[in-house]
Formats: sequence, structure tokens, C-alpha cells
Amino acid sequence: MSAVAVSDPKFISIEGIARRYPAAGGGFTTIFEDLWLQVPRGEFVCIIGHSGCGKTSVLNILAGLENPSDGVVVVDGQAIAGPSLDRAVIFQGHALLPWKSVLGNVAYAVSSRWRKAGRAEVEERAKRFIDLVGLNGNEAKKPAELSGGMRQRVGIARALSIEPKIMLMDEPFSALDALTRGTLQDEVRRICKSTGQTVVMITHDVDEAIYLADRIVLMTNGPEAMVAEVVENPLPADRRRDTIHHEPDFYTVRNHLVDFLVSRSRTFRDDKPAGYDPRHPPVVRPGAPVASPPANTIPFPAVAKARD
Ligand SMILES: Nc1ncnc2c1ncn2[C@@H]1O[C@H](COP(=O)(O)OP(=O)(O)OP(=O)(O)O)[C@@H](O)[C@H]1O
Repeated sequence: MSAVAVSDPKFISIEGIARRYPAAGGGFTTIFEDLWLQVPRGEFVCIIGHSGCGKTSVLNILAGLENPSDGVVVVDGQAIAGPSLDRAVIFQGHALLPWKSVLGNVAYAVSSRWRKAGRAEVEERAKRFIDLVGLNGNEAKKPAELSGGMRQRVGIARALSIEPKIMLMDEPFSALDALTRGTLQDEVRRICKSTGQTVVMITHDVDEAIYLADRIVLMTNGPEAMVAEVVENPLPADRRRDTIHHEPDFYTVRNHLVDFLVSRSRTFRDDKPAGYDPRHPPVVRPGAPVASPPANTIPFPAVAKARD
């Protein structure tokens, strides 16, 4: 959904990563292994999978907060070796500094990024991003004086203000009421579209993924989770939240995702498609193959193709 030309198909390159934890009775539990994924610059990717499959672990590895037990992640040509301001993380909780105002929280991030910038310059930039997320007029308030949605906006403003190479979001809207969630989804989509921001986001919400993502990565159940496939979003780039359910392919892609979560996420490991290669998970673009019948009532032949 980038407004800029998508280039650099390996902007984020996840190369054979694994995550293992010590098991209670000795040995190790493998949460996932041999996980490969590439994200082009400017793409919005959502990762979907059941609880415990390792989504947060993948995100933490991308953030540099955890090391993979095996494999490597390369971002813009550099292997990740720890946290960096190049990679902004937005969590479910807001992780704001409670003693600082809205302006103070965002300005703190800006001055961490540009240490030599003067106060006026820092505040000007911080205010610009506070405006961008619709919080102007609230600059002096402390986090405790804000609603959950407003706090999440501050988190988004803070993340965007440091011009991260990638934005990592772990269920950023799941704690919000439906109305606020929708508004923030609109804003994140608008901002990411206009800035060409590269985003990797975890969500449990299929509709949220269809609205926001260019591609949706489906993870099988853990332990030993794997990327079953990468779903290309067939909906038009100018899709709108209030009319998205009228898009001809909406129910086709939605059913595909829900079917995966209901059954294939469990069975995929023992029933892999012939030729399945974890280095090149199948890329699928659900779409109604014939005109006229309602898209949600017909099966469709998902067009799978090997990634190069
Ligand atoms: N530090 C740790 N030590 C041991 N096991 C861990 C640790 N961190 C995570 N796990 C286990 O790894 C598995 C994957 O956890 P993770 O949080 O990545 O999954 P998830 O898919 O994000 O789940 P959810 O959707 O519930 O957030 C879980 O079974 C969890 O218990």
C-alpha cells in the first residue's frame, strides 16, 4: 500500500530463524524454526496465527529485543544485532513515560534520534507528529489524563517521529474499543500510505489485516510453527473501511484466512502441499475466478505460485 514505488524486495530479510526455549523437563521446546520471509521496502505486512505460535517472538527478534536461536534477520543490508532507532516498536500497552507530557514523550524520542538538534527544532518536529495523529491541543497533558486510544496515538506519533526504517506493531489496537480502533486503523493506513512506511504488524483480527495489509503471513500453530503461506491482498489499494465489505474479493480473502485459522493452521504441518519449501513459502492471491456469483458463496481456486 505504499505510495512510493516498491523496491528492494529483500528490505527485510528473515533468513532461517528459530526460537527455542528451555523445556520444563529438560531439553528445549522449539517454538518455530527455519522461518524465512522477505518484506519489500514500503510494504505493510500482517502476521496472523493462533496464540503461542511465536508471532511476538518474531517481532521481538525483528526489533532486536531477542536473539534468534538460529538464523539471522537482515534489514536494509545489515544484520540485526540489537535494538535500534531504525526500528520503532508499538506494543499493545503504550509504554509512555508517565511523568512526561504528550509533547515531552514525543520530543524525548526525537531528541534521542537527533541528539544535536536544538529544543525548538525538536519540539517543532514532535508537534508535527502529534498533529498528524490528531492530538493537537493535548500537548501538555500527561498520559494519565488521556484515554487508551489517545495514549496509543502518542505511541504512534512517537514511533513515526523518529523516521524508523521499519515500524513493528504488536496488536496495537486490540485493547481499544471498536470505534477508536477503526479510527486509528484509518490513521495508521493513511500515514503509512503517504510516507511509504514499511510495517510488520501482528494481529488476531482478520478484518484488520485485510484492511491494512498488502500481504498477510499465515503461521501454523506452535510448537514448531511454520509460515504456511503468504497471502497477497487482492483488494484495491484505495479500499475504504466503510465499504470494504462490498469489494468483490472481500469475502473470498476473508474466508481463506478464517478457514486457515479454523483448520489448516492445525493440519498444515502434517499435510503440507507438495514441494513446500520453507525458504519460499507459497504465495497465494485469493480472488473470484468467475464473475457474477457472490464471492462468499463459491469456492475458489487460490492461485499459488512459487516466490523467486
Ligand atoms: N521467555 C520465554 N521462556 C519460555 N517460553 C517462552 C518465553 N517467551 C515465550 N515463550 C513461549 O513461546 C511461545 C510463543 O510465544 P509468543 O509470545 O511469541 O507467541 P504469540 O504467537 O505471540 O502468542 P500470543 O498471540 O498469545 O501473543 C509461547 O508458548 C510462550 O509460552
